[in-house]
Amino acid sequence: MKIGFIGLGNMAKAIIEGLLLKKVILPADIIVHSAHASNYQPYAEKFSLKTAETNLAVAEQADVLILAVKPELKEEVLTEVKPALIQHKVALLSLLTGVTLAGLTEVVGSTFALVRVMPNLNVRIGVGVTAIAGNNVATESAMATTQSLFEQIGEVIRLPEADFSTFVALAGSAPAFAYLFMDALAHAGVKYGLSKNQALKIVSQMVVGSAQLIQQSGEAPWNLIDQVSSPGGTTIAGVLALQEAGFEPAITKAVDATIKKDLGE
Ligand SMILES: NC(=O)C1=CN([C@@H]2O[C@H](COP(=O)(O)OP(=O)(O)OC[C@H]3O[C@@H](n4cnc5c(N)ncnc54)[C@H](O)[C@@H]3O)[C@@H](O)[C@H]2O)C=CC1
Ligand SMILES: O=C(O)[C@@H]1CCC=N1
Repeated sequence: MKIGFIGLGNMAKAIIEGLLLKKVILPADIIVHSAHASNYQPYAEKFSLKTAETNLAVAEQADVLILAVKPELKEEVLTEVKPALIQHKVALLSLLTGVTLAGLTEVVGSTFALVRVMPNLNVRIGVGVTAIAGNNVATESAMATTQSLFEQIGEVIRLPEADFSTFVALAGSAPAFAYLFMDALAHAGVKYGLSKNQALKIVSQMVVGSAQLIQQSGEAPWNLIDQVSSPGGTTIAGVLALQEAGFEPAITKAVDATIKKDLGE
């Protein structure tokens, strides 16, 4: 299967590197084109990917086309590749945040499979979480192809399109929130004399372990919080200080703002 990428920015690179890491696709079966040859050519050479001179040329050679440009380029880029999509019935996988299947259909019509795909950056090392939703023309085979591709680089959830904005907040954008939390914690460690590297190593392992404990035990976070909090101890002092500082309202505000942006409000 040949996979075409239109746009070779952070997310396309994360997907490519995840797929190559898992050795599920040959570099020669990945075809890329992006805005600046001076940027994408060296990257393609480094990973032995195929390049194409235009977006249309990518679409003409691909079995699956991944649209990985900024959402505002939707119209320009889709208009360019539309002839190949219609002629070759290439499945189009759109990563564009905030662009609905109806919005894609407005530009390219609905005679071939359109799948909305929302991955997160962690696909780069094979531990992402990706939501997918297809249009009426997306057959079970097109959905299964998309699902198995992204399952190589993490978990895949088939989600009603109406829930995509919430998914963006909880998974697409949220790695940034998690990194922010981790950086803040490590920074505080620096305040008390640890080196930043040492603090980040401690914090990241703590987060990995905490996430795995939730997943493997099936216990609710509050149960686990109670198990960490010794009566009159350090943890409850920290938990209450976080609550007083508005930790949960701050998280909710972040989710509200992300959803609002995704919905274009
Ligand atoms: N970065 C992330 O964590 C996630 C991003 N997304 C979505 O993925 C898409 C790409 O995001 P990023 O990779 O972060 O953006 P980016 O800005 O890093 O990459 C966009 C790429 O498109 C290229 N480009 C610009 N004009 C072009 C054109 N006319 N033809 C072909 N390529 C062109 C740019 O040179 C750049 O390499 C966006 O729609 C975003 O909403 C979705 C989930 C997560
Ligand atoms: O910031 C953004 O708009 C994209 C979508 C999800 C993650 N990055």
